[in-house]
Amino acid sequence: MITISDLSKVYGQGEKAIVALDKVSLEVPKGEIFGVLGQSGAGKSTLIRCVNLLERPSSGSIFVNGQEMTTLGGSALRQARQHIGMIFQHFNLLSSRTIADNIAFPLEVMGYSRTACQQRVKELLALVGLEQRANAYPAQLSGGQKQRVGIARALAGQPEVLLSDEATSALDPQTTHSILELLQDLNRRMGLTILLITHEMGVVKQICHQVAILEAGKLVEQGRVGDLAARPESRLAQSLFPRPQSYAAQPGARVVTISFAGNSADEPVLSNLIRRFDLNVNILSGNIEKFGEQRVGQLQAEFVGEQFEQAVDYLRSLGLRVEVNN
Ligand SMILES: Nc1ncnc2c1ncn2[C@@H]1O[C@H](COP(=O)(O)OP(=O)(O)OP(=O)(O)O)[C@@H](O)[C@H]1O
Repeated sequence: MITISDLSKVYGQGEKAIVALDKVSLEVPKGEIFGVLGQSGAGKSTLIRCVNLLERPSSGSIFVNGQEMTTLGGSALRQARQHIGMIFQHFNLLSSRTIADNIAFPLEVMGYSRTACQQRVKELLALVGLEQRANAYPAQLSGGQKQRVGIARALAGQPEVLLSDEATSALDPQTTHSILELLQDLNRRMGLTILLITHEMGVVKQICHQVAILEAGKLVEQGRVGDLAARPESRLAQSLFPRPQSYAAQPGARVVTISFAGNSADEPVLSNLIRRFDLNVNILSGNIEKFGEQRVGQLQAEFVGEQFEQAVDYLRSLGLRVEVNN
């Protein structure tokens, strides 16, 4: 649905040039939620704004639904943008217009008749659960409600793709959760493809099927969220499952990190281990995360016992990944 190839963006020239994106390539399949995760200054906003050409790339190509965006200009670009909705961190609502009129705005631009516009606005208000607030002004709404208006406005022209530029960064955790639920619901019910940028791991955990990590303008990792989480060496796993920086191992103890994925997270692995291999186990850290139906976890523990090697072999025979750390 979205294919980005070798996308680069340089701001400024000569000594003052800033490389915001450096040969970024990624593919967002139709109907998926794809998150781009990165710290401040990594290039996330630049990336998402290049997709609908709010920012012109320096080089590279961007296909959205088969159309090469970078070749477009004028009315062809305006038309292409009607198939790409966008929501923003600070909502970007028109303060002098009511909620209904904010949502109607893109429809007016698209040339909808007054009646067709009113009908569509009603549907959109229902879609985001704001039927009762049609005549309110943005200043009378909470942040979460404002973002619902932003989503309704973005979906007015029935786009196949929604771009989300840090849409929950200005919201409290509970409101963030409900907005992400709404996005997930729209993705499931309407097959909406969503490309979102965020600096929050929680957003990726809650709704993304795939994730790419952007660091200083370069994509340093990408894949399915559950798969990356199950690979202890991935950046995603390291940030999901932080390990203690240092540990004073007991005399004779071996420190191991066990990664669980899929069904193995449901097995009573530790009690089997203790019983079958007569081990003493001292847990140092542990966490299990859920991605859709898949559970992924990491446990770090000290093992003390004569049958340490056999115990590690047993764990590996179950398909678990085991690292021995000392
Ligand atoms: N219009 C611009 N002119 C010059 N430099 C810019 C411009 N926009 C962004 N940059 C620079 O490009 C780099 C990437 O910025 P960008 O805003 O894309 O990052 P980001 O990951 O979205 O960060 P944040 O979350 O802080 O917005 C930064 O070094 C930034 O200073």
